[in-house]
Amino acid sequence: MSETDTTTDASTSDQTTAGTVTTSGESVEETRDAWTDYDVGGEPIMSVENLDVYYGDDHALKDISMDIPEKSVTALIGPSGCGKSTFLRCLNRMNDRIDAARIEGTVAFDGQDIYQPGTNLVELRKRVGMVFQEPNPFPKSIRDNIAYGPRKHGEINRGLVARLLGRDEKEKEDDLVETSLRKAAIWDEVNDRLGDNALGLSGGQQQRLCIARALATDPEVLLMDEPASALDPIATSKIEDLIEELAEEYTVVVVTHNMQQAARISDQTAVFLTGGELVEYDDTEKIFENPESQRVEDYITGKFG
Ligand SMILES: Nc1ncnc2c1ncn2[C@@H]1O[C@H](COP(=O)(O)OP(=O)(O)OP(=O)(O)O)[C@@H](O)[C@H]1O
Repeated sequence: MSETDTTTDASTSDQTTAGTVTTSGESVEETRDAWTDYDVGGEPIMSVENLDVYYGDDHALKDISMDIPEKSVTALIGPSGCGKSTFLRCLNRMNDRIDAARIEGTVAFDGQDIYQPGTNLVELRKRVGMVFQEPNPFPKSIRDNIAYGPRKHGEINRGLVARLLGRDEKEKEDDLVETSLRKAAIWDEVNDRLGDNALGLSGGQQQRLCIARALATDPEVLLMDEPASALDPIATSKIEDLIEELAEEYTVVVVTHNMQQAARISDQTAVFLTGGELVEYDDTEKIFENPESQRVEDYITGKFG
């Protein structure tokens, strides 16, 4: 966005009905577009255009367009029910699993529309991984949690047949397990008990294990839906530090209810408000210090939401 484009008085224009003309002569719709048309500087890794999502008759997301820059943290904030999780799930087609969900618009990843017929969803979800609110490790060993995906996708050969054929890739698996656990900042805590059941770990450790599991399939984008909301403050702080580190190598898109968290860890922030609108999207500092929209300012300062 060119900030100088937003010449209207936000406090009056934002509360006017969409389509009416403001004092500066711009239509409100045009002004809102300017508030969300954030210039990511270069080719975005993901580009969402005119996205609408319906659950039956419920119009959950309305005409969302936004670009996501690579190797950075994009935070999605907004009050409960405004569509943050719905939006996140659109980025790797997890909404396909919800029968009532209908999606219109395009979501380009690496220049390709992921909603075009013939998209390989397994491949898409390997490249655009997801971490959920509640840690959900498999009831298996720590090692198996990490190795499960790569074994399933045939990237690592293990088991009796592989051994009989002389193709057992234990060393490759060892490397992958260690690298993934190190990247998720949990290796030092679990390296002496990789055979133990993952359900014996603390909540914070389980969540970092789930992040390691997502990293093991070598994604480019990590989608995180309130990854720390079920954790205590110390575990939360470890996840926040980890997210910042991960953004050196990966693109992270994170939904959070916690505005301080968004302000601490993200590079850019998208504010969704009730009704499924994206109201403002900009550098995190700008959103928190000097938002264009009065409604965003009210939300951030706790006047509603
Ligand atoms: N599986 C579903 N079936 C039907 N409606 C749904 C479904 N998931 C979400 N919705 C509806 O879509 C809207 C947006 O929900 P969503 O969970 O995306 O919002 P959110 O901003 O992530 O909320 P929260 O912060 O409470 O998690 C809500 O009205 C919700 O009731």
